[in-house]
Amino acid sequence: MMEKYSIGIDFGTESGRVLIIHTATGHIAASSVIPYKHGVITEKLPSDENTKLPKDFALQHPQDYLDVIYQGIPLAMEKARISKEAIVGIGVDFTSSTVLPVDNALRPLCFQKKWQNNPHAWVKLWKHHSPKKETDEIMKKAVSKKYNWLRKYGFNISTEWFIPKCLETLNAAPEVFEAADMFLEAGDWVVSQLTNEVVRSNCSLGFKAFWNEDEGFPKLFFSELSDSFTDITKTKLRGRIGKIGETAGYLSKEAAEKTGMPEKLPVAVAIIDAHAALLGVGAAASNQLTMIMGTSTCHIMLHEKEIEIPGISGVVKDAIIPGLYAYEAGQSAVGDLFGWFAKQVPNTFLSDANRMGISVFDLLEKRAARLQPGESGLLAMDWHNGNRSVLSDSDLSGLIMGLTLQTKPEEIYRAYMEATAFGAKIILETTTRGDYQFKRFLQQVGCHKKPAAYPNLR
Ligand SMILES: Nc1ncnc2c1ncn2[C@@H]1O[C@H](COP(=O)(O)OP(=O)(O)O)[C@@H](O)[C@H]1O
Ligand SMILES: O=C(CO)[C@@H](O)[C@@H](O)COP(=O)(O)O
Repeated sequence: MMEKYSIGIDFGTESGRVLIIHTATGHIAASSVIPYKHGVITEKLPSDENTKLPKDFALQHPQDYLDVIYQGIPLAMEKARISKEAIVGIGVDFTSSTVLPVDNALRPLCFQKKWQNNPHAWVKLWKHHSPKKETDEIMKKAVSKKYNWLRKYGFNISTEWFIPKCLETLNAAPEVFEAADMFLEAGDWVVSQLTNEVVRSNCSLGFKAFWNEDEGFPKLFFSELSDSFTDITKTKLRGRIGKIGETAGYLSKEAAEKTGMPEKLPVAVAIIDAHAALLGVGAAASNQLTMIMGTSTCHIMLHEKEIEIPGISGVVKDAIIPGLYAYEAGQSAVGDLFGWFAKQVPNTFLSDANRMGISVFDLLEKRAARLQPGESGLLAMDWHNGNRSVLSDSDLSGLIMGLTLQTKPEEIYRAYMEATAFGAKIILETTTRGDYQFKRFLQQVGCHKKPAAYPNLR
């Protein structure tokens, strides 16, 4: 009997990865990583050298996602040396809430000459923290009307979510809002490019768009936000809602030709990137907490019951494992913070790392490991990209105290590591203060690394 494999595509902040996975064992037969050519766009638009993007803008180019599919799948398949008939399906995970406006042919507006110089026509990445005014307005209105759904979001709303991003487009670029046939999560858009179907994932809708299975979208609340939002669930937010684990559609003829895969291959409903990692590390049962560490860290837990936990990012039923509630909390700058710091070190660090044949990260880590906790006297806060949990405030910024003329880069690095650990500690303590307890703690560092043990998912 022919061995079966599936294709998993992980769209992170900086790159996309394609994995060819043996379905029976979870073994990764091959993988390819395609860095996004345009990366995170924070200063100027690719279409216009003269643009100066406002502070807190973090955009992306949707062509980079298509490159991951059309270059990454053939590359990984070539490495795996298996026949395409051995592939049984494709699953996509994506950072969230990463939002783009599309026209009625599902083409991103930024692909069109007419809109390419308008920043709001581009993909707003999860860490596009600019809709602060809109987030405050949404929060104030939801609190004043005592909307119950707010309880599912730890009594807070984040600039990182879907609705603040759409509302920002309405306020700042009404012409783009008007021209958008739909606003889509990037994961759902990628699935639409593979299948020609628009299927919105219950995972991202639940965590990022105020939707829940019992009540749907808060339509009355949307109409109170703006007249333009009154019918938005029938217009720009329309589309079938699919659950995690369901088939969204089948590989279209065009996508089959471009990827070299057989037509009509099943494609799953998209899932948020961090949430997919739970399955990878084998934390699919309740009462387990997994920290998924990459550009950011997401702390994800599963439980049989719905419990109100202040400071979490959200709780959504069936978002990862059918029948269980998924809880999410997070730290917005983790790999990003270390990456930023690794770029600030003196040249001697680069030459030392080069000489030793290791990365600057590894060198900083080696030197920091020689220090005792707190030894340098430095005290840091890891809020360089705002604070997601438990304060949900993207206006907050990072901090380092206790610097002297003797302070060494590895001491600062160590202080940021300690700050990151304490940020996680606060989340764990807040989460377990009430009824929620967890029995097992797992870490997944970078989705491209192999977890310690694979569960047998059959
Ligand atoms: N050795 C390291 N130590 C700390 N951070 C690292 C290290 N290597 C990479 N990073 C950071 O990890 C992040 C990338 O994480 P990864 O999981 O690969 O991607 P993504 O978050 O896009 O899914 C970047 O922000 C990078 O700066
Ligand atoms: O917010 C979520 C999940 O809800 C993540 O997609 C976001 O933190 C980005 O994750 P990465 O660290 O880039 O993989």
